[in-house]
Amino acid sequence: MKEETNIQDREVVLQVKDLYKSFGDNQVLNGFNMQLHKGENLVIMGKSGSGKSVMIKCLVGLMEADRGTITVMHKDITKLNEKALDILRSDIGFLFQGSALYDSMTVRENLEFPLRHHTDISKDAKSTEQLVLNTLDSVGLANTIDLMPSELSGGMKRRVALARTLILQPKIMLYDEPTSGLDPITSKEIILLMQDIQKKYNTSSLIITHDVDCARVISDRMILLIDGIDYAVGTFKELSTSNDPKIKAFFKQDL
Ligand SMILES: Nc1ncnc2c1ncn2[C@@H]1O[C@H](COP(=O)(O)OP(=O)(O)OP(=O)(O)O)[C@@H](O)[C@H]1O
Repeated sequence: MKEETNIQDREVVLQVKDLYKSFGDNQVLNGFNMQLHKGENLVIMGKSGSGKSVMIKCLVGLMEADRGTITVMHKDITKLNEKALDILRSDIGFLFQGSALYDSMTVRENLEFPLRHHTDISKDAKSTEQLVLNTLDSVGLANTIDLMPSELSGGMKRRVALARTLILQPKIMLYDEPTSGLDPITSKEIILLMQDIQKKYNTSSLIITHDVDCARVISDRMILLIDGIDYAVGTFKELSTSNDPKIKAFFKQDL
C-alpha cells in the first residue's frame, strides 16, 4: 500500500472547465481548465495580459464568464444565489496585490474587522483576542498587535494582510502575485510563510505569480496559461525542462 496519496487522487476543491471570456474582439480565455486538489499548491503562470486576473475574477464571481463552469467545494458558482455565494466565499481567502491594510486601524483592529461579518467565529472579547494573537503568531508578528500599519515594513504589512485573511480559516487560499514589490529576501520569507501556512491549516492554494523562484519553491503543480488555455500542466521540473519552444521561452523570459 502507498503511504501518501497522490495529489491528483485527492478531492478536487476547485474546478474550472472550458472557461471562455472575451472583451469585444479580444478573446482572453479560450477554453481554460483547471483543477485544484485538497492541500495542493497550484501555481498559475502566464505572461502579462494573458488573462490570469480575468480568470481569478471569474472564480470569485467578480466577473461573469461567457461560457464554462466553475465549481468550488463541489458547488457550481453560477447556480448559487448571492447568499449562498457569500457563504461559499467565506471558505476562500484572498491575498491580492493590493490587499492594503486599513491605515487608520491598528493591526489588532485590522484582524478583528473580517470577524465582524462572521459572528460564528468571533464569540467574545477574550476569545477574539486569543484568535487575533494566535493568527498573528502564525505569521510571526504577535508583537505588532498594537502597532499602526505605518509602523510596519512592506513585508510585515503583507504578513499582516495574510493573517487578516487566515483569521477566517479559509479552506482555499487565492494568492495574486504574493511577492510582487518585495525585495528578494522578503519574497523568500513570504514564500516560506505560505508553505508553513499550507501545512498548519491544510489549505489548498492557487497562486498566481510571475516569480519563477516562487513557483519553483512552492508549487506542487503548475499550469501555464498561454493563448487563453491551460497550455501546459505539470510539476515545475517537468515544465522547466520541456523542449516545447513556447514553454521554454516562458522560463527564460522575464515575464
Ligand atoms: N474589464 C475589462 N474590460 C476590457 N478588457 C479587459 C478587462 N479586464 C481585462 N481585460 C483585458 O483582458 C486581458 C487580460 O487581462 P488580465 O488583467 O487578466 O491579465 P493578467 O494576465 O492578469 O496580466 P498581469 O500579469 O499584467 O496582471 C488584457 O488584454 C486586458 O486588457
